[in-house]
Amino acid sequence: MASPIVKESTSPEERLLKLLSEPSVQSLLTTVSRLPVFSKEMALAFKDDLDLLLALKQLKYFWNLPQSQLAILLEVMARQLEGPSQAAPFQEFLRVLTQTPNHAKNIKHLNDQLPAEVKAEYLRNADYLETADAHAVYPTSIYRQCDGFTLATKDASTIEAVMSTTLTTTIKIARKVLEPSNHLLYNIYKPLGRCVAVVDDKVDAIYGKELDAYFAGHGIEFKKIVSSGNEADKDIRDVERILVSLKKVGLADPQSNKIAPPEDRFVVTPTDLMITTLTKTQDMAAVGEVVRMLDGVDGMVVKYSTQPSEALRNVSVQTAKTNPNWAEMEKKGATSKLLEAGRDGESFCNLGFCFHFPDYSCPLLIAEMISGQAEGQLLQLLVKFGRVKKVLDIGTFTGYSSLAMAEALPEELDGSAVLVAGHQVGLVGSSWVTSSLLRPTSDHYPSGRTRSGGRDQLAKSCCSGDGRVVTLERQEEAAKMAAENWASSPHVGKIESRVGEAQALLQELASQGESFDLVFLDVDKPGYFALYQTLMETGLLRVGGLLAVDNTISVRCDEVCEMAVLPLHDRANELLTDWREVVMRLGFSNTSAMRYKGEELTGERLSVNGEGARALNAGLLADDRVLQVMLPLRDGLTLAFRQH
Ligand SMILES: C[S@@+](CC[C@H](N)C(=O)[O-])C[C@H]1O[C@@H](n2cnc3c(N)ncnc32)[C@H](O)[C@@H]1O
Repeated sequence: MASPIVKESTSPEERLLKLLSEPSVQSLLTTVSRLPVFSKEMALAFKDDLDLLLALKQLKYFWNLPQSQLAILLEVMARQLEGPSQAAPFQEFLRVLTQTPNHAKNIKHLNDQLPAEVKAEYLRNADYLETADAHAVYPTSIYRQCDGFTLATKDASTIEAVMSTTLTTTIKIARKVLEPSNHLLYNIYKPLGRCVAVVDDKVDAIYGKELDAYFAGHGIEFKKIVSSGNEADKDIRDVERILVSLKKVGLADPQSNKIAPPEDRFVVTPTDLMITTLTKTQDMAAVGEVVRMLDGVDGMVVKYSTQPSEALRNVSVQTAKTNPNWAEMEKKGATSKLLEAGRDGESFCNLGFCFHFPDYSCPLLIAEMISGQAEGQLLQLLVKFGRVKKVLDIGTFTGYSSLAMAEALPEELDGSAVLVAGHQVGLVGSSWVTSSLLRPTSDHYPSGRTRSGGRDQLAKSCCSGDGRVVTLERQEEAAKMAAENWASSPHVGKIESRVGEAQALLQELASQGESFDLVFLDVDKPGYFALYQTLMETGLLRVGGLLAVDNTISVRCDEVCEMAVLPLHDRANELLTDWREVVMRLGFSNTSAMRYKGEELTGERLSVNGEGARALNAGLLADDRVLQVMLPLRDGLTLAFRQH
């Protein structure tokens, strides 16, 4: 099926795309990618055709193979399965393909040029493999597979692990390999673009010139490392010398080609600096350095943002105490940053320590969910700058964002305090007196604005102006804790808490004719897009109003790795803890795929959240009623202005 395509007179790039789109080729590639090619059974099944077996072993990794290598392997398949006449057109195809500038680039980079349904099928396969056989989509080397299995006690004090590595190799006994017409070495090194050879001084003396000529003749960059071939020199020092030479000739992990080399980068931002440090690194000290830089960025954002009020600081402290890991971590000193910040009278960067212990056994109070200082101050700034009066806070949790926004709302003490129906307090002429009188409040959790506050509550409510925050929370317990956290604030009277599912509460608010100047959306991400649609369709977000959405950066973990960590890929097992920390600290906590080499990092919830954030981002982009910008504050904060 494939040979008529390669014979066509179109450009080699077009022919390659057509080949990949040919159903029989696609089916062959996806099927082979799922085969256990290194197994004994597979070897025995193909024992009579070792060339075919070798081709299959490599084809398994087609997704990450250079384009010209795929062409070589298809030629082998055609020759072995259908005979030399069917294979012949592939040789000419390969010749012209290797003259194209991108022939050494991986197949997966052609993805976006494939027809939509073909692309979708390849992506489905890659997704499947990510779980079933991660090595097939993230190979360290196509000749090596690693596996591991770990069991741990609940407190992780004992870990039992079994690890294995499977190596495969091909040994060819051949004559005249350095004759220009012999394609044995060409087929291996042409797709890679270069060859580094370790030869001993005797071989170099006899074949050195021929070696140089062979690779030069085929336009393949060639570097030779000549070492002593004497028996006396064959010890660990010689190995070290060879390794140092390999480094000198620049034998980098091919994965590092995926990102611009450090010297080609225009380093401006702290993130640039961190990425260049990581890509240049050969040692773990640089990873530590990057972590310190990241800490520095967070710290600086906090230090140079207005400090939160005492009441907001208290919300952070109370929330942190709810974390089941708090005491444990305090013992281990893992919360030192938090404690120091508290001691120095500074506020908390965020409660990021949870990332080190992602055991979210407590379904409700996960301290990490709090929005934190910088975000709180940004919300305050938006409220003030936008002269906002009505705020909708979707996702109360322990009350940080509600209180932050309430603090920034106007205080218009131009009316006098009144006592209504024995236990409701308001200001004559203020909008909320009317609305709270008309609206039954018994379903709503008591706060300053609702009933059952008692005398202190009434006194506090007297101070409220005409700004108002309505905050929604599905968990009764969280709403209760929020109310306790607000109790000491003079702004408590501006907050009205409603308990229930956000979608239902939005419908309720809409039916009451409400609309808001500012909406802060910070609930479970899978529901983001539906809630956004309701806000827009019902007019709850008024024209001219602003929607702020938290946690909108949702990158896939492998993308993060490509950006920052892949050069360390080969040593991933040993580095796992460190690079996980780097990924987390880079701020991409909302990743949609938290698997790496088959290991699940932090669980399904984050994965689902990532998809939800992506759906919202796509929805916002497609909606010309809003003008939006995503800020890289922690794991993303999107501001969307409703223009019509
Ligand atoms: C990230 S926290 C909110 C943090 C809060 N804005 C702050 O500043 O600390 C999300 C909260 O939304 C609540 N929630 C999640 N999905 C919800 C839904 N569909 N309806 C109502 N509440 C929801 C959760 O129980 C949780 O308390």
